[in-house]
Amino acid sequence: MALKISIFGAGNGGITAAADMTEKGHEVTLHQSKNSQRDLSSIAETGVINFNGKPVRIHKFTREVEEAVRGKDVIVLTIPAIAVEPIAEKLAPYLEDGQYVFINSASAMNSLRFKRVLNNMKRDIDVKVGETMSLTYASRYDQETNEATLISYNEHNLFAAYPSRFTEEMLEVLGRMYDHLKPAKNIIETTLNNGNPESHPGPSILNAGRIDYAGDDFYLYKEGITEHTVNVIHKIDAERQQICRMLDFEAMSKSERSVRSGYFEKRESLREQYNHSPVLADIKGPGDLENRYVTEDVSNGLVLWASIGDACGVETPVMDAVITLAGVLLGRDYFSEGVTLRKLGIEEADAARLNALMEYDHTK
Ligand SMILES: NC(=O)C1=CN([C@@H]2O[C@H](COP(=O)(O)OP(=O)(O)OC[C@H]3O[C@@H](n4cnc5c(N)ncnc54)[C@H](OP(=O)(O)O)[C@@H]3O)[C@@H](O)[C@H]2O)C=CC1
Ligand SMILES: O=C(CO)[C@H](O)[C@H](O)COP(=O)(O)O
Repeated sequence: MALKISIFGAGNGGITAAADMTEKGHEVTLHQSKNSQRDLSSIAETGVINFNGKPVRIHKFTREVEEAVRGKDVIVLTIPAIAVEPIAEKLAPYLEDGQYVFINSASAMNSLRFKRVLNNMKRDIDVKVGETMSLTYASRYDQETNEATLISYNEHNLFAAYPSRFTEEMLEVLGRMYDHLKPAKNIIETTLNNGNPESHPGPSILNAGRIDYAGDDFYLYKEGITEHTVNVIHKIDAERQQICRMLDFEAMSKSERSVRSGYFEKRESLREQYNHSPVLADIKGPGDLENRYVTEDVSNGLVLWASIGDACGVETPVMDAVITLAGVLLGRDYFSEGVTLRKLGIEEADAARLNALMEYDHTK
């Protein structure tokens, strides 16, 4: 059955999803914010997106929040984690009972954060909220050609609702949109399986000089991940896996996980898997250190992982080192400005308590 879907976050993922979901037979509204950085006049005028070489006409393009929210079955958020709270504030006045909010981006306990905003605003509505570990695609959008490129689906994408007892109900609905969503125990498990905090910040800061010099002519996956810089990913991966074990989650290596998601081939080493990834190797950037590969993936990635590690009694010296150095390079204090369990209202919880807290909505 076709769903009425709205997509917020008119970037690479959002525009790709708008075309992809239209192709799959759903009625899709794409929302672009009024302070968007992109020129989407072509989509606004014609409703057409060139999708992997073929024109696709979406149902509606709008810049009005109310129009995009009212009467929809599923609201998809393809936004960076840093934008969860401001987007939740914008949507809150218009959300309706029975709607599903599907946060399809880089997992950072986003669903709990979305619910906290609703509850702080006293919006007592029956919306179910959940998140993927990572965007359902590797994708890019080129505004010059109005071309959305779906490079690859993430073929094994963990999903959880907050609270976790609604995961199954949400998957029944979202299963009509995507074939590759798999249930996670809760949103802490999706958060610890977001691949970006281990792939991006370490190698980006270790290539800071090269990025400053080369600007737009830099490819992190194929030239920034080398025989030496990959060691930082290995160490962060080991710390992350230890946190997963303490929480009783599957503790799979970065290498195995990315083979399962279809982004890596089986190869001799993790370095070769990145350098020759059929999905990631040709993705350009970052062209500037002030990029989501550092800003989002440290403040909403590594800082949150390290704080979950603290709660579970796992030391995270390499995560901490990357957080420190990223802050030094960008003149920020990510330990104090990043997302932590304490900032989400969770204090003095050990691993068992953290899992228990994800079963019921404690933001009320
Ligand atoms: N693209 C990819 O291949 C992958 C992306 N991801 C994750 O998915 C998320 C979206 O990625 P992608 O679509 O590439 O990102 P883009 O930057 O291309 O698009 C994100 C959109 O989010 C909206 N937005 C709202 N607030 C902000 C803010 N404060 N800063 C920046 N954008 C904001 C904007 O929408 P508007 O224009 O309407 O204002 C923007 O266009 C990110 O969290 C990323 O880490 C994960 C794996 C792969
Ligand atoms: O962000 C990306 C590209 O910009 C990658 O697609 C992303 O890093 C891949 O996700 P994962 O590491 O979870 O497989």
